Amino acid sequence: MTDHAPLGRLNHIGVATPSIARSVETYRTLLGATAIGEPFDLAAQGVRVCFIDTPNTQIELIEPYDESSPIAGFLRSNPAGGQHHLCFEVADIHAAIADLTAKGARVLGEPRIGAHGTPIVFVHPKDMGGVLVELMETPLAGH
Ligand SMILES: CC[C@@H](C(=O)O)C(=O)SCCNC(=O)CCNC(=O)[C@H](O)C(C)(C)COP(=O)(O)OP(=O)(O)OC[C@H]1O[C@@H](n2cnc3c(N)ncnc32)[C@H](O)[C@@H]1OP(=O)(O)O
Ligand SMILES: [Co+2]
Repeated sequence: MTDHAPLGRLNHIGVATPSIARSVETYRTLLGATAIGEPFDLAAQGVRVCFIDTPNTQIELIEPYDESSPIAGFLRSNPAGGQHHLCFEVADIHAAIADLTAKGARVLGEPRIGAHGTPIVFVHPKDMGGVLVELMETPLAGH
């Protein structure tokens, strides 16, 4: 087992919502958000996504793409939506997966291409104190 820590910069906070349009309006009117991207579909991940930039990270609003979406399941338990995951950057996703697996954490499936166009993978919330964690490969993570 290695003691290599895969933790890098907080890239985004995932927020599940039944309506990206309504959430955008909430962030705009209550918090004054202005840097709001255009929503887009990521069918392979089962989500529709919209990024809101803040000075030090991004809010990732995620809506179910269809009923098989992991967000559809989350909304069944949390109909109003809510904080869904934290995403941390890692320099080498395969090294991070090997490290976490060796330490007994459940990594959910194989890396897939995420909303930023780089490989992502999720760590089970039951192994992360109740927080679903996404790891995102970013060559400059930690710099
Ligand atoms: C936009 C693309 C991409 C990016 O580039 O950023 C994304 O972010 S995609 C985001 C959506 N994708 C995913 O979430 C994929 C990973 N998620 C999963 O594989 C599943 O959702 C899950 C985490 C394994 C849960 O699925 P499942 O076990 O089927 O759900 P249950 O409802 O049965 O929950 C079991 C258990 O886990 C708790 N749980 C579920 N989701 C979360 C969560 N987001 N945060 C914290 N805890 C969560 C749930 O409460 C249950 O607990 P108990 O009731 O105590 O058993
Ligand atoms: Co995410």
